[in-house]
Amino acid sequence: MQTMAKPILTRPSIPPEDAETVIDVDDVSMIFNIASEQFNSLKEYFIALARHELKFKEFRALNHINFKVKRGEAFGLVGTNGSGKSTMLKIIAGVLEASEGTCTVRGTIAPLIELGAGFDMELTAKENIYLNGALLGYRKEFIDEHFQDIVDFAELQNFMDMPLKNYSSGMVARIAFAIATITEPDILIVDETLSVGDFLFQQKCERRIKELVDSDDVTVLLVSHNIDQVERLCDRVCWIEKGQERMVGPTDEVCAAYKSLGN
Ligand SMILES: Nc1ncnc2c1ncn2[C@@H]1O[C@H](COP(=O)(O)OP(=O)(O)OP(=O)(O)O)[C@@H](O)[C@H]1O
Repeated sequence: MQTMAKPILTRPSIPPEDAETVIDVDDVSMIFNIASEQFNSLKEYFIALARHELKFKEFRALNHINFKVKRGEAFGLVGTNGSGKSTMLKIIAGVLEASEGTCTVRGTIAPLIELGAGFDMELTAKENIYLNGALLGYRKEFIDEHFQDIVDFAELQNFMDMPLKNYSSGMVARIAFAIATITEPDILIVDETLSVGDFLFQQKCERRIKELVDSDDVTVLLVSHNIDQVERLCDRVCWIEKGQERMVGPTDEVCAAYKSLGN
């Protein structure tokens, strides 16, 4: 029988004495350099660049964030638009490197960040399943073996030969979620991917996430503006607001505090 190929997206290991912690965010800050002046055209921009006249200012998207996530936990990140949630997920997934502090992750990661990343819109859905699977570290034989499961979960049997550019965002989300959860990754990262799926697919994904979390082996990191969904799925939550950590704790306490923002 074909042995299962594990995803290759691994990050440095946490020391053994900290065995139960799979994600350790330790005093993490993210500083982006953004242009401090506006240019009317690309030409003006390149002239300023060539003359070394570009001026940048620092923008702290995350400021001294600390939290730990345990194995088998479902952990949520909440915060208003532009608070730094996706930036935090990207640091955890290894897509971005923290400017300050350290982020240590134990295990394999299946990141569902930024829908469509890892897909080629010119290729068919079938070709994209192989492409995305390869990016997650799965061998072709492994995808062959699980191809039908992916198609069944996504419920897109009749659309496999259609180029992805003709898919709706919800259809792309179906394929992305089906591939990411084809096996049990150590850590499943779910950004706003689910929000574009219809309610039936969202329910199906929630059931799958619950199954994974109930297995006690899979850790789920969820970013969502759907607070009901966070309350249904997460054990603990971190609330980040304008790059600052406001609260980390049990879901009901953090979500109640976050919702009081609207009062
Ligand atoms: N590559 C980048 N360069 C400059 N600024 C960036 C970059 N990526 C993110 N930012 C800024 O960092 C801040 C946090 O963005 P981020 O996408 O992490 O927020 P978010 O909490 O996920 O927002 P939303 O809920 O709207 O998706 C924003 O002000 C954003 O403009």
